[in-house]
Amino acid sequence: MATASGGISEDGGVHRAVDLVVPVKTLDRAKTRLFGAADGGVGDRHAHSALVLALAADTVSAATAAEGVGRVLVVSSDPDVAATLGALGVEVAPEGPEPGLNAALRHGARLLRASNPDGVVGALQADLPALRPAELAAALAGAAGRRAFCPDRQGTGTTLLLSAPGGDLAPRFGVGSAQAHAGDAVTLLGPWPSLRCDVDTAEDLVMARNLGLGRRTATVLGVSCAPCAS
Ligand SMILES: Nc1nc2c(ncn2[C@@H]2O[C@H](COP(=O)(O)OP(=O)(O)OP(=O)(O)O)[C@@H](O)[C@H]2O)c(=O)[nH]1
Ligand SMILES: C=C(OP(=O)(O)O)C(=O)O
Repeated sequence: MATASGGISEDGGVHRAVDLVVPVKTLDRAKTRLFGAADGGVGDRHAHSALVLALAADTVSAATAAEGVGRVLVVSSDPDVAATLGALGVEVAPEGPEPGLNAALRHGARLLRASNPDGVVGALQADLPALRPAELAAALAGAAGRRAFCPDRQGTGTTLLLSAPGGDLAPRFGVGSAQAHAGDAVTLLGPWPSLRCDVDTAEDLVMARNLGLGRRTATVLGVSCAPCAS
């Protein structure tokens, strides 16, 4: 279970838990490349919204179960996202005045920083339905107090970005974000396929299904999740 106070690392140094921002777009605008994936190409918008919400719920559920994670703050202005993810026990804040993904992340990081001025804050994408808590925990430990990021499985995008302790999150998400983050952050690479498997397309969804989906995404798709991720 995640601890807010952190723990003792193998070398005896005290490490503190990482506070994470998870951004979620309003459901009617989100995951356009996945449109139709929830219902075999029919393209019903309710089915699509249910899939996007399930992806986020499985991600958040795995994140809260990961060792080394402290607060999880969802930044979203969608009331359905707020209700469903809030019911999982995480904090939810609406977006700030500035639109867009990086602005939402900066806003969330500022909120977390207020009570964690010296610690690590991070950004975790909300489309990781196969995420294993142990893989996220291993990546957090691998950062070892450095500004760091984990690239997606294609190596071009970013699934996780971590500040240095007390440092600015400075998110540069968007096309080619792995290259942008590599400019001033350590690249985290390890046996963490579930952390790298963000789901943007129907092909990504197949990859995530092969790893083992979380229960909510599997339910929406009407498939088995064994071995279920979360
Ligand atoms: N709060 C917030 N989250 C965002 C915003 N844009 C993207 N996100 C989230 O950031 C993560 C990564 O975004 P993308 O994978 O590009 O998702 P997307 O923009 O919904 O997908 P496409 O429409 O297919 O490009 C997902 O968890 C999105 O929900 C935004 O403007 N505000
Ligand atoms: C915004 C990003 O997500 P994606 O590539 O999944 O759209 C990113 O990786 O920077």
